[in-house]
Amino acid sequence: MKSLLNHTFTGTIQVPGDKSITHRALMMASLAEGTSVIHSPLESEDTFRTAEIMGQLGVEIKREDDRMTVVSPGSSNFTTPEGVLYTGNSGTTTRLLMGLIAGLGIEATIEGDSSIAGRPMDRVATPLGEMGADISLVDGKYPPIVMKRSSLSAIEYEMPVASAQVKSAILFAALYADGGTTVHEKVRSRNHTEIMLEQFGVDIEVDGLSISMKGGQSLSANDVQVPGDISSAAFLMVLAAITEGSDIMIENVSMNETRAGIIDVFKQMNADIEIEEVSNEGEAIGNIHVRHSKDLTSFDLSGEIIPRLIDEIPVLAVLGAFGRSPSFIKGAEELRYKETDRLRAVIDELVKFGVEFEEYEDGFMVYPLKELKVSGREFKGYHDHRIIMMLLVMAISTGTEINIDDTSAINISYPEFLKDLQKLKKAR
Ligand SMILES: O=C(O)C1=C[C@@H](OP(=O)(O)O)[C@@H](O)[C@H](O)C1
Ligand SMILES: C=C(OP(=O)(O)O)C(=O)O
Repeated sequence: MKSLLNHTFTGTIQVPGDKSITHRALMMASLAEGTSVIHSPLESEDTFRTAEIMGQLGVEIKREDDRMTVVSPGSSNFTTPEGVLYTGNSGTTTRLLMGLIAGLGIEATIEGDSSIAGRPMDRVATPLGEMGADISLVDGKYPPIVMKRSSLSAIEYEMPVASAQVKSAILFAALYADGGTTVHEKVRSRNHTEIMLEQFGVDIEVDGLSISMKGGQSLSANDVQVPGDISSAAFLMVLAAITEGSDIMIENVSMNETRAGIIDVFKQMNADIEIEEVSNEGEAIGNIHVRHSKDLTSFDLSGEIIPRLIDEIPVLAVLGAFGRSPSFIKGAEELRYKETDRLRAVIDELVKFGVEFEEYEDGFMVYPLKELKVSGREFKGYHDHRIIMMLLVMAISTGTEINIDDTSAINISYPEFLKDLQKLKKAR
């Protein structure tokens, strides 16, 4: 990390494949009988957990070059898995898998690491239970998740929280339920599942905030091209926007409007950003050009934009600290239920650089950093990839040498992060 300090960042780069899309591609390709190829998938701890579990169900997954080839016997030929289905640190794997296992009517126990053990799963178990799934949770809320064989009937479900993981779990279960299921969202969450189900040949109807699908449909094998992950690009975008002399182009990034809230924030902040459209079919793709900006203003975020940038909020706190006036985030209480309580972690760690915050139950106000005041060198990463990369962006842009207790969690979503920064760094 030390070698990255006091540099500027310029050049063209591609970030790794989108994590949400890769999980879904692995699951849908597994459900479809035959061979599907996933091009440019994310190869990281979280997506490997999904791939391994699909293997335990009887699917063959080969990794070669920049693709994964999935050969499936079809979901009706899946085997009851031996042993626990271990989801590691991945909330997406855990929650989507609950829907899939419920739909398949297989018996299984799902368990993850200590972070997953503290994340609420009742938000998925409740709608699946209404469909007829037999799921037991610790204290009615937490993993290990014990699922017994059951058959499902369709439901009409009003989503109490904006969560693509809950929505997707219901849609996976709905594929195998008797009758037509409808999910109503209050606020739109990422829609990769809806887009990809259609690509795999499922008849799914989206009408405003309501999604409907008939049960008893099967998926047809299909190839998937995974775009770059905007949540990973976010770290490079913020670093470039706040580091003197920087000028970077990030190619082929997902521009799905349900994910691209950060672009709106950069515009609100008066950052120097341009988007070049690459494709607008299915999952939209674009190139992102960001230059250092001397005159960042502030942002004020709440309501429907929050799910469109939920995972970028830690690094947006850094951007906010470089603005001219205070920035606000409200309506983001979901951050308290991620890999760690991200609102607490962001504030507890960034105050060590002298950043001032006002904390709310559902967000924060971040003040412009007047003076860098580093109190100690010891920082905590909470084994949370987004917190660790946020800290690295802050440290690198301010030229501060810090020690983070454990940085291995970077491998969860962006294993090449430090290597990519090395590629972009130039002497000042
Ligand atoms: O569906 C997905 O792939 C994801 C949905 C979001 O979680 P929620 O569904 O809990 O909002 C997001 O934070 C997570 O990183 C990935
Ligand atoms: C919250 C995240 O992922 P997950 O819920 O899959 O653990 C994330 O990637 O920031």
